[in-house]
Amino acid sequence: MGLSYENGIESEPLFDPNILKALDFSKSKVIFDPPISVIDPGENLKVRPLCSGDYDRGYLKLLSFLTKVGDISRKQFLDRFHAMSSCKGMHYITVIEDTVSGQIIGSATLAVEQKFIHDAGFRGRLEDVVVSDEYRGRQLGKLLVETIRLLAEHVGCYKITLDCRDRMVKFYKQLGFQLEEGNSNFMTVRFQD
Ligand SMILES: CC(=O)SCCNC(=O)CCNC(=O)[C@H](O)C(C)(C)COP(=O)(O)OP(=O)(O)OC[C@H]1O[C@@H](n2cnc3c(N)ncnc32)[C@H](O)[C@@H]1OP(=O)(O)O
Repeated sequence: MGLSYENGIESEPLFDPNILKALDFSKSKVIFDPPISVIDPGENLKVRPLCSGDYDRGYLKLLSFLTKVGDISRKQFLDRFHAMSSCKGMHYITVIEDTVSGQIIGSATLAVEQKFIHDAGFRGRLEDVVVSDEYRGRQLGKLLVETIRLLAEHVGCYKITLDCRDRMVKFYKQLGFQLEEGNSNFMTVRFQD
């Protein structure tokens, strides 16, 4: 997984792109109509790992559709990127690039937590699912979530969980996530807004 350059922008992937290509969408119970997948997400679109050059491809602006991002410098971005990439198998930020504009228009994250329980297993968390305004309604949110679900299974997680606003429950239910009876509370202590 070496460093490469695209249009002069350094482009190191956060994780091995072959892992995404290996995902078996034939196992998926989610229906895509028309059919799309990681290999073929639609015209001029590409699903791939986050790359170090994505600072210059609007990745942080995309995240601002999700929540407050702050004024992140290139150095801060690269320091965090390299901290994540050095923890192999823990951070799978998967993005969709519009190959014509060169902008990142969708993203979702699989964060893997190492446990002692479940035979020293791995728990997956689905985080930061977002599609840029003008690309919504094209099944890309669905594709990102299903990609992360298959990825979590592929890397050996015993389960994948998420937390979301009440109004998003319907979206995730149709993608196979369940509210477990007696076990659907999400609790928080906020140290910062
Ligand atoms: C774990 C977390 O990250 S929670 C945070 C979720 N992200 C956000 O709230 C950020 C702002 N929102 C977004 O970025 C987008 O609206 C997303 C990611 C939620 C959806 O992206 P899209 O690409 O528009 O979704 P997509 O086209 O795949 O929609 C799939 C289906 O979900 C439905 N859907 C889309 N958004 C929503 C929603 N907010 N609530 C309920 N259903 C929804 C669509 O109608 C569609 O239904 P259909 O298959 O019956 O036609």
